[in-house]
Parts: sequence; structure tokens; C-alpha cells
Amino acid sequence: MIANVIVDVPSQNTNRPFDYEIPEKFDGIVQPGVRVIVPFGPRKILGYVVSLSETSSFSSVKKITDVLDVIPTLTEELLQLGKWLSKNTLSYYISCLQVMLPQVMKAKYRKELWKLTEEPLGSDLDPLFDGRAVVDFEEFEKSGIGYHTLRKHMNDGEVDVHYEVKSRETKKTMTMVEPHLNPMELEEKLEDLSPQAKKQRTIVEYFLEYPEAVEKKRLLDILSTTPASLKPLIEQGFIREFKQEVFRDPYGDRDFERTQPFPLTVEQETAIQPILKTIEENAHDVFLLHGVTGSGKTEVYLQSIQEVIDKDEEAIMLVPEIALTPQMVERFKGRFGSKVAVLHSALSAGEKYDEWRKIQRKEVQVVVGARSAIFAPFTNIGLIIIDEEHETSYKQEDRTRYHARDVAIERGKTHQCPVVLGSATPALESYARAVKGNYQLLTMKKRMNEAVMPAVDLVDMREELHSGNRSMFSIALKEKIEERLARGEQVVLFLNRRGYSTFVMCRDCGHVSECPHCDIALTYHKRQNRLKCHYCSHEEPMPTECPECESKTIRYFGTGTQKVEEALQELIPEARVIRMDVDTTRRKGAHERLLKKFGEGQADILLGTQMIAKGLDFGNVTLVGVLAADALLNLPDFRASEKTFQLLTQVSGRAGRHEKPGEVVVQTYTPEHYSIELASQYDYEQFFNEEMKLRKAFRYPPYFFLTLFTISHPNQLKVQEVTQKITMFMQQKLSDQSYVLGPTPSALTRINNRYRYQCMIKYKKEPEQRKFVERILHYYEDEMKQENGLQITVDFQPYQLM
Ligand SMILES: Nc1ncnc2c1ncn2[C@@H]1O[C@H](COP(=O)(O)OP(=O)(O)OP(=O)(O)O)[C@@H](O)[C@H]1O
Ligand SMILES: [Zn+2]
Ligand SMILES: [Zn+2]
Repeated sequence: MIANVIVDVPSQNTNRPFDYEIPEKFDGIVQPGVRVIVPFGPRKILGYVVSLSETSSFSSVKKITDVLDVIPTLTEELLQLGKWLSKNTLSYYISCLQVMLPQVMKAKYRKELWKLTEEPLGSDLDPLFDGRAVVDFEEFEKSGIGYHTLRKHMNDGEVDVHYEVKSRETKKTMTMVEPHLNPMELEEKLEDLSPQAKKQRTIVEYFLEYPEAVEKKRLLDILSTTPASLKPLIEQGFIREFKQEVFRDPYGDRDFERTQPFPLTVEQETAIQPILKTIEENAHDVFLLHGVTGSGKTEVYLQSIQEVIDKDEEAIMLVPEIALTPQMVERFKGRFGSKVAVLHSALSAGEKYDEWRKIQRKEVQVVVGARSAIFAPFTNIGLIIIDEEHETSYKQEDRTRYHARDVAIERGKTHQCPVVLGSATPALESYARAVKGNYQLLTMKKRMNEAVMPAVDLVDMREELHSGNRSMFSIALKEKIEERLARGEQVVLFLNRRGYSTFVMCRDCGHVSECPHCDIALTYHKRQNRLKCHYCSHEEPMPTECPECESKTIRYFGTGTQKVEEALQELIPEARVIRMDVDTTRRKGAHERLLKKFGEGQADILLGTQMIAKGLDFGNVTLVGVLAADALLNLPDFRASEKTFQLLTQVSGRAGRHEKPGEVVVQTYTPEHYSIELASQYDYEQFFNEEMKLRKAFRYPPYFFLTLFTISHPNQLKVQEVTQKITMFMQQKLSDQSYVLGPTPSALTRINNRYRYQCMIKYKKEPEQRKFVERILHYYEDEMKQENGLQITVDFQPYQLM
């Protein structure tokens, strides 16, 4: 027999199955979905068996060296899904298979055989274990017992193969590094560094692009540099080093209080009926559950999942990483107990693998997890739910650029089961599909317990300034906070930090410099002191006075939570403040601890960034303050208005969720902007209509599809030339209904000494497009293989446009 194997070499040439002969001892064990070790050139490498055949068309084929799985790692469905993914994202099949698996399956490990029962195993295996609970897998291999015997015992649940991970991720602590300065300051430091300090420059440039904390070892690996080049940066205080703990099972030692289903409200009942009916009929359909914040969407999810469990089927529940809070996990564990597996990035590699195995072994029927949980190896899926479906974190941004929503719908079709997309602020694309009837729209307009949506007070910060208030807190917000303190109620203060330092605004009139062609805020480039558009090639000098009102107070923006906290303490010294941002939540469990403290009333104000915007359900919060509603609005992104609307709605939704009525203060320099005004009225439909008009006028999704090429190379002329060629080629090939824009420098024009350019395509229908893209990739293949050579990435559904 011949095994057709996809080998772990991501390249064009190897993007097809290779034939290997199956040695007799592995006969019947080597099946599709099993991982094997095969000789490839001079090396032995990992591969995945995708199919079997009687014969090979090649005259001489090599033999499989080793088999890693006794039970297939990938199901037949996941193998097919990998193929689909590969076609849809134009990534290598091997990358698509690996993206579905936990890290451990790709890492180095030691294999052991575990005895799972107290009972004797019988004469075939007992001699091997010889009274022990664990034996090294090598002992089994040497024993000559045979894989068939082993598989029988595994299927009976008496023994299991266990992977002991050697990867460093399972260590108790790891060393992390992160920038100690904001991007503007980093840019300045970069200028100060001598051109000879190449390695140091590379590190600073890396952090300019990825400001998050990263494992030190990993950073050094990525940039192929040594601790010596990092050291001076740490000593000078540009970069900070710290230890992060890694734990094994975060939920194992906790009892969750079991909850009972609530009797549903009329709205919930109306929404859940069509979902239950579809589950019952084993049919596929996509539902968009549009329910205002606090309308009880989660209860609808829980009861739909219950139906699936009762049918002996399985459910996948996706939530954004940031919303995978202890409160959320508690609600699922509380309802379904040990039937739930949880998958999120805070788990160590070992923990993730353990959760994954629970799914594979069918010990659980529900998985709650972030994006990659969509690949859970269930075989009998009855329901897939995506909560906060508008979140852009459902799109993977490297290698295999998939969107979890697309994968969910594909699996929903295969399993003939419903997919439920839920949100208070659906993505424009999803709502447009619901309006057209492609998705079934389910609406919940009312909050629980007759609670009303909190009233929103828009405060014009330009007027504050004119009346002499230069603080970041308006008079109204200050007074309302003081009122809450006097009444013993609580406040959530939200600072939108992302994208803060990049746009330029007049503090007098709120004017923001925009591109004349693209309806998008220009980005300030400090080094050249110029403003640039990252969609077309437009650029202009940084103005010295406001083109609108001639005021000299036009400048770029920059502030952080720490600064806000200080200002707040100065303003209201008696307030007890909890600050929640990347700095204060770094330690494992810190997030949970801070929220618990706030929930118990040990603080008056919760001040934070994006991470406090969603999911929180505290009854004593009666005031929400948004410090700078415009921050997101001015990102160089056509989705800026949509994101602003979504975020404001989510944050406002944290107030007045239970008995006490809530209130919201939104500080802004542009109160007249439709996304801010309509968010303050909770008018999603009107926002949808307004935004759709603009999307149509400027030819953006959902009217047009986008394809984004990003080309990078150390030589700027080379990048320009290649991008130019690609742009021209696509212009020639595509129909004249499509718009091919470029070459344009990317927002992040240079990373790691590589220049980046882009070409964006807006199109309605281009069935041949992928073929042309493939041709381009093929044409540049050799150049892309060279070390530090050309790189071309193609994103068929871009969310990150930088
Ligand atoms: N049928 C019901 N009867 C009584 N209480 C309910 C019912 N359904 C939900 N609740 C409660 O109402 C509150 C709000 O519900 P939930 O958090 O599910 O809303 P949501 O729509 O998911 O909100 P958000 O989008 O803001 O996260 C919760 O405390 C929940 O326990
Ligand atoms: Zn002005
Ligand atoms: Zn432009």
C-alpha cells in the first residue's frame, strides 16, 4: 500500500502529496489523518497522510520511517477543510493542516504510553507495563506487541499515548520583553541610534511594528540576534524585561456554581425558535442575532447549546480572545460543567493540548474558545456560534489568512448544522447579507428587566477648551463622577488608546487632515514631518496652522492610561481607581483579580482600554465615561467609523445593566460625526444606512471585495518596481469593472530594514483572480526563496491595511 503524504516543507514545489510505501508493521495503522515521519532528501521530516492508494505512478518510492499517531490526528473532514482553506487563502496545504492543530503536535516531544485504568489490561499489554502506570513509547515499539493491539486498547479507553512536551513554552516562567516607550518616543530613539548599531535598530523597528510584549527568546530568534544587542536597550530604558509565569490548568482547581436555564423572555423565545428548529431538522442555515447589549444573547446561546447536547451532538462557541474573561468561562462551565473545553491563548502549550485531546476523545461536547477553536476536531457538530461576530480578531493575520466566520459556515455546511452570528453591532458585511436575506436576521431590541439603554451625553471638547478647561476631563464628566462617589455607585472610564499618536487634529475646531481622494485620515510621519495617505499615494507637509480655522493648535495626539490615572487622582483625590491595561494585567490571573476587586466594590472607578469594553456585567456601574471618542475614528482605515460605532455602543452597554439606571458621557472633538451621534442614540440601522452610502461611494466592502498585495524587500527601488509590475499585470488581466490601486507605500513603510509597498484591488466579480495571483507568486518564486529576498503576501479579505 502507498500513503500519499503532505510533507512539512512549505513551498510551491512541495505543495502536493508525495508517495511513500507503508511497511508491513504499520499496515492498517497508517490511515488518512495520521502523522508520519518520512525521509525527504537527506532529512527525516514530519508529514500528514492525506490518502491511501494501491500503487504509485513512480517506479521507486521510499518507505515511511515512523508513525506518530495510532488514532488519526486529523479527521477526514479536517483534511478536506484544509484543502478548501488552501484554495481560499492561497496558502500551502501543509500550513493549512498545521493551523488546525495545537502547537504541541508540531513541536518536539517525548512519547509515553499511559495506563488509564486500575484493572488488568490482559496478557498482551500487562507484561509491558509490569505494574507501572507509564512506560516510554520506545519500550512499546521494542516489545513487538504491534499497533493493532494497542489501538484496540486505546479505543476501549484503557491506555493512551501521551506527549510530554519538551518545548520551552511549558516551563514555569518565561522571560518577556516589551517597549518601555510609546511609538513616538521609539521613533525618536531610532533616529538617535547610530547607523552602525544595526541590530539595535532592528529591535527598535520591530517594536515599532509590534508594540506588544514578546518572549525574549522568540524575539532573538525572529531577528536572529543575541542578548548582547538587547542589553544596551534595556539598560537605557527603551525596553523592559520581565518574567511571566506559565501555569498548567487554570480551571482545574475551581468549582463552578451550577446554573439553571432562565425562563426566556418573549424576545429571546422568538429569537431562539428558528435556531432550535434548524438544529432539530439537521439543516444548515446562518443566523444573525442582532441583540442590544444586555438583551440576553448569551442565554440564547446557552439554551441552543443545551438542545445540541441533548441530541448527543457537539457545539463550538467562539468568543473574541479579549472577551474570554473569567465571567464568560464561568457562565459556560456553570451551565455545562465538565462537558466544556476551553481554548485560549493564555493556556500553555501543554494545557492547550490537553483541552484539544478532550475534544478528540469526545470527553466534552462543547468547546468555548478564541479563533482557532473553529478547528475543534469534533465529528458530529450540531451548532456553531460566533459571539461578537464583528470583532476583527476572528481574522488571522499571518500565514493562513483565514476568517473564522468563513470556516464556520463551511463546517456548518458539511455538518448540516446552523451557524449563529451574534452581536449588538454586527459587521456591515454581515448585516448587509442579512438584509439581502442570505442570513436569517433575529432581533432583540430590549434589555433584561425592562432596563433602558443608558442616556448618552455628548460633550464637545472644543467648547471645553474655549471655556478654559484644558484638562482631559470635561466639567460634566467630573461632576457626574463625583455624584457617583457620593452615592456609592461605580464608574467605568474608557480610554481608546489604539491609533492614538498617528493622526493630526486641530484642538480649536476639531479639524482632522484627511486625504482628498480617500476620505481617510492622513497619518503623521514624524521623521519627514509629513502627512501621508496609505490608500493612494497622496502626501503633504505637516501644516503649521489649521487649514480650517487658522489656529496654531493643530498637532498630533498622544496619551496613555497612566497619564489619565494621574490626572484623575489630581482631579478627584478621594477616588479609588483600578487601572486595567496591558501593564497592570500582565501577570497571570491579574485580570481576574482586578475585576473581582471592582465587583466587590473595593474601588470606585475602573479605568481601562479596549479590554474593559465588552462582556462586563456589573450592576453597580451607573456611569460610563469615554475620554476620547475620536481616537479610532482617525485611523487610516475605511472601517474607522464602523469600529468607532461598535466600540462606543459596547462601552456604553456596560452601564445600567441591572436595576439602577445608567448614564454615559462621551467626550469628543467631533460630536457631529454620524458614527458618534448615532452610537449615542443606539441607532444601529441608521448608522448602517449612512455607512453603506459611503462604502458605496468610495467602493469599499460590502459593495466591493478587496484584495491586498503587500510587497517587501530591503531595496526600495526593487519593491516599487515589483509592485508596479504586479499592479500593471492585474490591471491588464482583470475586467474594467475592477479598480487596481498602486503602487503605494504601506502605512508601515519600513520594517526591519525592509521597504513595504502595496497594491489594492477593489472588485465585484473576478472568478479568475486567484489564478492570476498564483501566476504572480509562481513568477517570483525563486526570488522569494532567497534569504532576505522578496516577500509577497496576498490577503483576500484584509482587515489590517497597514
Ligand atoms: N431570560 C432571562 N431572565 C432573567 N435574566 C436573564 C435572562 N436572560 C439573561 N438574563 C440576565 O441578563 C443579563 C444580561 O444578559 P447577557 O449578558 O446574556 O446579555 P448580552 O446580550 O450577552 O449582553 P452583551 O452583548 O452586553 O454582552 C445577565 O446578567 C443574564 O444573566
Ligand atoms: Zn482648526
Ligand atoms: Zn488617499
